[in-house]
Amino acid sequence: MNHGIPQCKIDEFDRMVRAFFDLEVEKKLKIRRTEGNSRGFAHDELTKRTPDLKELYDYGHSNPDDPTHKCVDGINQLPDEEDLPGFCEAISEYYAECSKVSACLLRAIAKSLGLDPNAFDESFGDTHTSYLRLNKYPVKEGVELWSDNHSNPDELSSNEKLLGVNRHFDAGALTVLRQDDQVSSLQVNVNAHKSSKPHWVDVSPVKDALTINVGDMIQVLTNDEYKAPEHRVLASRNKVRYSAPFFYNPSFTAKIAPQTSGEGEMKYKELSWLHFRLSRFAGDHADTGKKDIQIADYRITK
Ligand SMILES: O=C(O)CCC(=O)C(=O)O
Ligand SMILES: [Fe+2]
Repeated sequence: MNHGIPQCKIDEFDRMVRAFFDLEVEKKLKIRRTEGNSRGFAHDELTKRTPDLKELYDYGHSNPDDPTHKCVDGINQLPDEEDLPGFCEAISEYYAECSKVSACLLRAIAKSLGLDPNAFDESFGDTHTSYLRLNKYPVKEGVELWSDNHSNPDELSSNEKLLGVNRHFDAGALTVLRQDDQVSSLQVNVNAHKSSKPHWVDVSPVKDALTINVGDMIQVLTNDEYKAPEHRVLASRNKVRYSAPFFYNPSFTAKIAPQTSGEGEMKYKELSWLHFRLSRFAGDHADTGKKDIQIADYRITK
């Protein structure tokens, strides 16, 4: 609510998201993501090495002068303008609006901790490496799709693995999520930071509101004052669901370390966002059997 994004831009964006997924599959496959380019269309995404039941399209930051960005993120791939007139304009405008909302939230978070509102700016600024993802969760009928309260995703049977998106923490700083207000299937594990077993609670959409999620980088920057929630998406059972998370990410030169106003002890060692992103990205695209990198790997233990 009160996010400041003009309703006409949201309406046009929503229309384009649906029109994009309605394109013939050949047109979407022409702009498919590849191992060397993480931008574009995919229907074979893995989260925690399990297949997600969805189609997606990723569109990200562009900084053609930065060679690092090219090798990490690839290049945006857009459908032909004749196939989808107005798509590029609608998503780039919505992307810019989400960047503004995120920068504003970041300042508010810094302020809430007694820090200078611009305390986190140097890790983001104009070279933030954010991206916008469009999701379509198709209807999956006829199977018992999930069961609750597993502590270890590897214990799930193959049917139970049929989630829209498996349990995870968002790796970046903030996620600005546009949810379909007709379908509720996003869930948060309210016990993620306790030792008790998972307890999944619905994060139901609220009309005209954006859902804001804190990611791992904010958890580190705020020295655990803000904790990233673990979440997942159930497969859609009755109705197709669309969603669009905008992932607000630091710049690739950013070194992320706790920023505290007082004498408090630092709970994390400094980490490189570029290194973290590269490691996570490798995990989402390959089934190597190696454990994903986590911020817990940077936690300072006594
Ligand atoms: O579709 C959603 O509501 C959220 C998706 C999500 O958590 C993600 O892509 O990281
Ligand atoms: Fe997420």
